[in-house]
Amino acid sequence: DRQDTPLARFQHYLRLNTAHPNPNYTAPVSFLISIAQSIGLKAQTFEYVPDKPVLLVTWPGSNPSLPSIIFNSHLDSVPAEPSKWSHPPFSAVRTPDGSIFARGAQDDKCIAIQYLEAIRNLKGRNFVPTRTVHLSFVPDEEIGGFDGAAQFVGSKEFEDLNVGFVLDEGQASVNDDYRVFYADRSPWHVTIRATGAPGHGSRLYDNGAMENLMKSVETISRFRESQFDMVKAGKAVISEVISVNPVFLKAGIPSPNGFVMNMQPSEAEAGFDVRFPPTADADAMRKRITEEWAPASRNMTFEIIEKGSLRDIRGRPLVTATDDSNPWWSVFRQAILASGGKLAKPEILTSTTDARFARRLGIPAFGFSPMKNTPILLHDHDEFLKDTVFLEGITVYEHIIGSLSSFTEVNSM
Ligand SMILES: CSCC[C@H](NC=O)C(=O)O
Ligand SMILES: [Zn+2]
Ligand SMILES: [Zn+2]
Repeated sequence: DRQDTPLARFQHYLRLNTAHPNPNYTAPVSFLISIAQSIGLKAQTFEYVPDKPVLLVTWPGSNPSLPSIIFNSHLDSVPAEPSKWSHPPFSAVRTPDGSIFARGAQDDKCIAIQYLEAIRNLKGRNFVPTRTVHLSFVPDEEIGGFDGAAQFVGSKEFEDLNVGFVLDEGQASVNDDYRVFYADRSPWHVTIRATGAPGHGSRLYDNGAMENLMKSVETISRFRESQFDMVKAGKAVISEVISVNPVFLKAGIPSPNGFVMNMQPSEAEAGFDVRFPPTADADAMRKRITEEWAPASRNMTFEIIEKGSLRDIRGRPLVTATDDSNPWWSVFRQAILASGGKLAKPEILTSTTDARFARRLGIPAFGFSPMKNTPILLHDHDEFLKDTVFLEGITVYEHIIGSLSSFTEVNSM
């Protein structure tokens, strides 16, 4: 595993710990630059926020006046709890069956190296792209991308790239079809707070903070169930409904061995991760939160932090077309077929990626990670990717990069 091979480079990249809350971006950026240089590609870094570099690798096309294409991946990963893993999460151990265990193996360090290796192979066959091909490696996706992809996509440098199409990360597929994502769900962080009269733990009275909060929690649970029921009934998949999940509860008066048990607190709050499919009605949700989830009549207030918008800058839903109105779609699809792969029906991603920043500008963007017959282990313990799946992905990207960079039918889009 210490050789000069794509797999060894993947393992090396996985061993560079970029987990939150303190990702070190220096080592992975230097490593990726060294790979880019070994392929003869230009690499530059931009630092919109201190210590949060964006790395851009460029393979110039023969017709630089055409819009370019960009392949994005994030440098960071979520944390891992080593004691709950079968192998240390930053060891990138390869087991006898070829599984490489590491935090980031699926999400999304595989695609970073696959992009580079695909270009190495295409260049080795003297392939010359017509459009310029860029690879971007961005920080902080896992915490929302605001200091990473959002800064980059909003920059003068990005504007100058004249990007026509973006490919970003997707998710593993448990069967033989590759999955492609044409939209993300948009996240809101919603906090509801209740106040009420404090009092002895033995008293029964109306409008206590806890009682007010718990009534809301019940209402929210019913809404959650109404959405989940549609999924259970087979009328929708998870990414097509609004999910609401409680993520914290905060109340009580601390005491040295826990909480004071005979006092009803005067304040209580709860936080929710809410995710909207792109066609959801945000105004209806705002009304619901105001009237039902945090009504002033129950001494409640709320805070909504929108971590993504539901509309692009022209007011359209944040979706990338998967029909003939989007010429990139059929080129992408054909490339997968030409690589010997099959493609599942395009999906909305349940979670949220950096692709939303490009879609917001109206740039078509798909989420795609070539992992088939692979359990979905992003953010899970024992995240792994099989060596054969990793290597097959390089071939898939050779087809994708080859086709998309040669495609000249449209000048814009
Ligand atoms: C607030 S945007 C958060 C982005 C994050 N992305 C990957 O997991 C997610 O929770 O989906
Ligand atoms: Zn990811
Ligand atoms: Zn992730």
